[in-house]
This record gives sequence, C-alpha cells and structure tokens, in this order.
Amino acid sequence: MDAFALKQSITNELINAIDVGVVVLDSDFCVEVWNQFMENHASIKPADIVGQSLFSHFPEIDEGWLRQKSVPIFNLRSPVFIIWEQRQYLFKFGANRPVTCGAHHMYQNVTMFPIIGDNGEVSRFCIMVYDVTDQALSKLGMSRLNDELKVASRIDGLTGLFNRRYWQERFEQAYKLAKRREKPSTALMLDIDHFKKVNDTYGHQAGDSVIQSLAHLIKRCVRETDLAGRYGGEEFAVILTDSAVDNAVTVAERLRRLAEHSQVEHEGQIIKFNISVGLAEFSPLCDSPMEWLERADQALYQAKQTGRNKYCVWQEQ
Ligand SMILES: Nc1nc2c(ncn2[C@@H]2O[C@H](COP(=O)(O)OP(=O)(O)OP(=O)(O)O)[C@@H](O)[C@H]2O)c(=O)[nH]1
Repeated sequence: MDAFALKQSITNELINAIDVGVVVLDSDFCVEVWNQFMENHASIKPADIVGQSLFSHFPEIDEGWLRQKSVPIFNLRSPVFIIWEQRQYLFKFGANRPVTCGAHHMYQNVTMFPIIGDNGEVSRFCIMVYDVTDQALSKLGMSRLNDELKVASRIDGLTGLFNRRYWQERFEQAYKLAKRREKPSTALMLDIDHFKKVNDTYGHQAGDSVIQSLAHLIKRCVRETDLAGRYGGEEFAVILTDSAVDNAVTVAERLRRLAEHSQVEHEGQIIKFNISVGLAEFSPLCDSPMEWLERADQALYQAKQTGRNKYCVWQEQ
C-alpha cells in the first residue's frame, strides 16, 4: 500500500470510528460521505444515501434555511456553527437513553466547514454533528431548578402568598407606580383578632390552619393584579391597585364578613375567627413606601382599639 492509499484508509477508519456525525455534501446538497455515526442514528446505510439529495431523506430539515446558512461556506470560505440553544437539532435522531436521560431527541451542536479542492475552489462542504444531549439536559435542568428556587424564595410556605421580603420588594414598585400615576391605590393591613387565644386554646397547628384559611379568603377576594402577602405571623398586607379607598372598604368588609362566617375544622373541632383591617389610600404626601404602609397599620391599630372585627380607614389626625 502506498503512502496515499494508507492515508486514505486511515482517514476512512477514523471517520467511522469517531463518535461524531460526519457528512460531506456537494454544492447541491447531495451526499458524498456518510459515516458510521450517521448510519447508526439515522438507520440509513451509506449505499442508500450517497449520491442522493440530503433533503429527500430528511424532509424535516428546512431546505431554504440550510441553504441560506451555508452561503458563507461557499462565498467566504468560513465555517458555520449551529448550537442547540438556537436550534435543538439538525437531524431528528432519537436520544440514546430516552428513559434515563429524559430526552425525546438528540440535542446537537453542528459545525459546517468548506472543503477546498485541488483547484482552490469550494465545491463541497462537511457537516459535523455532535451529540450534546447530556450537556443540554443538565443546562435545561439547572435553569428549571433556578426558576423553581426563585419562585420558592418568594412564596410563604404556609399560605402560598408572597412572603414579607418579596412582598416589600413588590410594594416598593407599587409605591413608585402610584406616585407616577393618576389612579389611586389602597393599602390594607389585616390581622386575626385574639389569635394568641386560638393558639392557646386549640394548639399551634390549629392556629396554622386558621392562618391558611384566611390566606385562602384573601386570594378569593382580591384581583390577580393586586399584591397580597403574609406580612408577619397572623398579619397580612394587600395593595389594591387602581382602587380608591371607597372601593377598597367594600373589599375589606367582604373579607371581614367572610372571615366572620367561616369555620375552620381542626381535629374534629370547629374554630371561628374574626379579623380587623386598616386601610390607607396612597397619598403623594407619603414620602416613602413605609410611610404609606404605616398609615394602614395605624388604621389597623385603631380598629383593634375600637372593638376589633371591623375595618378603619386612616385619617389625618
Ligand atoms: N399558629 C401560629 N401562630 C403564630 C404564627 N406566627 C405568630 N403566631 C402567634 O400569633 C400570636 C399573635 O398574638 P398577638 O400579637 O398578641 O395578637 P392577638 O392575640 O391576635 O391579639 P390582637 O391582634 O390584639 O387581636 C402569638 O401568640 C404568636 O405566637 C404562626 O405562623 N402560626
């Protein structure tokens, strides 16, 4: 075997041994080389595809798109890269381990580069297909996990409402928005009356059920665009966006009445509870978000001082 034939034979061996898809196409996208990887994954033998159009075997490949993508290979002699984040795959191959890895198809990174002939012209090009399924799934899994963690870090575990830290973050935005807009918004602070007695009489778990029950009522009464959060143990804060205090008192009264008529069942016992509510409409005179919220808190204090199981609206004096 002469040196050229030896080199040719080694090249063929290598092309078939590597765990990467190798396809050589002429300028009309007819297949010239189809390696073992491609045969294994496409279940098409080289003899059944060489000399034929790639598109006739893979109708799922967008012909116009791939032809357009390959223009720089011929015009500029530059390679082209397609990563799985842009397009999950070029060839629709099944995943190697669909059950254990959880993917329905193989994610691929693809490199296409020109093959320059003896005459210096580019009349064919090579496509290399890399199986990056594991890498893609771990990145996708990681970003899903991050999204879940982000949601979990904002939600109060007991009630499913926003926790205090996230609620405050959103409240600051609501305050800025209220400052810029003409439409009024109203802050509500709610607190369960004599809640210590509920805990002392029925136990802490029963108390938790009461808190959950009130959270459920709040979710029922406010709009999706409103901002509801668990502010402390048995204290909740709600911003009713685009609601003047006249409308907000209707919501507060509905909530108060729902609480008054609700019954929480805990280990065969029926627990009844009441709430007090403080309301304060946004005023441009509030120099900070906390000043606005403190007004609602002062109104809540007044409701507690003047009998509980009622709402009070903040007033200047
Ligand atoms: N079960 C339960 N109790 C809590 C939780 N967080 C705070 N508490 C209890 O809530 C009670 C709040 O009591 P107080 O602040 O004295 O208020 P109150 O008894 O509701 O009285 P008023 O608000 O004045 O009507 C305390 O006993 C806390 O231990 C919680 O997550 N679960």
